[in-house]
Amino acid sequence: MSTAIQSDVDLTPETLAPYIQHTLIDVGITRDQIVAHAEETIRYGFNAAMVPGSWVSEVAEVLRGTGIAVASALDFPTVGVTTSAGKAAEAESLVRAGATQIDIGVQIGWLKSGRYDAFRDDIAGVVKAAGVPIKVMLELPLLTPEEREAAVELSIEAGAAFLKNSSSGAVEIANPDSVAYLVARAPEGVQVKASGGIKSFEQAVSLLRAGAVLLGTSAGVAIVTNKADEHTTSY
Ligand SMILES: O=C[C@H](O)COP(=O)(O)O
Repeated sequence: MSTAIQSDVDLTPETLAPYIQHTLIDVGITRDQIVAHAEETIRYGFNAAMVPGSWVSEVAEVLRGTGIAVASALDFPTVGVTTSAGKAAEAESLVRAGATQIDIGVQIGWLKSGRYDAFRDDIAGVVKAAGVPIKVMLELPLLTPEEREAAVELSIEAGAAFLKNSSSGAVEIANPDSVAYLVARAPEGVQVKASGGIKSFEQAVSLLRAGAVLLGTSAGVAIVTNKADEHTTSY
């Protein structure tokens, strides 16, 4: 498990790598691209390779023995459309394929409809079926202040290991305020992952300083090599 960065630790582009979940989730990814992504994850010493479920087994094969996490996402990018049973079944299948962590979309519509028990049970079902750390993508900008509080509380009750501000830059550009909001509410054992449009070293550092322990980004290589202009967002 990652730990929060100490305020006196000097961060450089190179020392950021262990905090980065190196993400490649796109339409039409080929086997060559996915293998290259996994190899890049090893080469730069990233925390995880985050890939679509359909490529988890190939990535797990490349990462075997490295200690690097094999991460995937479900109910994403179309957050909130999958049934609870479907999510639990997919989680199980991802873990069988080699996933060691899963990011999940949450049922924002149910939350907004006051279906709090269903919102929590949807997450709890995945937690139980997967048996690996689950990160909930809370899409904070889409929630009212009351809904945010409820989403965080219910996610924690459901057993989420990580609270994540958003699923992508289309929803929120990761920022220290959102991270600090989640960190302030995360009890012992629950951590915060920042994601969404993380493209520069400075932005990455500000998120870690705010208390995030993981950064989800498709610009990992650009960040650790300080070549932000070479980045293209994956989704
Ligand atoms: O975990 C979420 C993604 O890594 C965000 O990727 P992005 O760099 O395209 O915003």
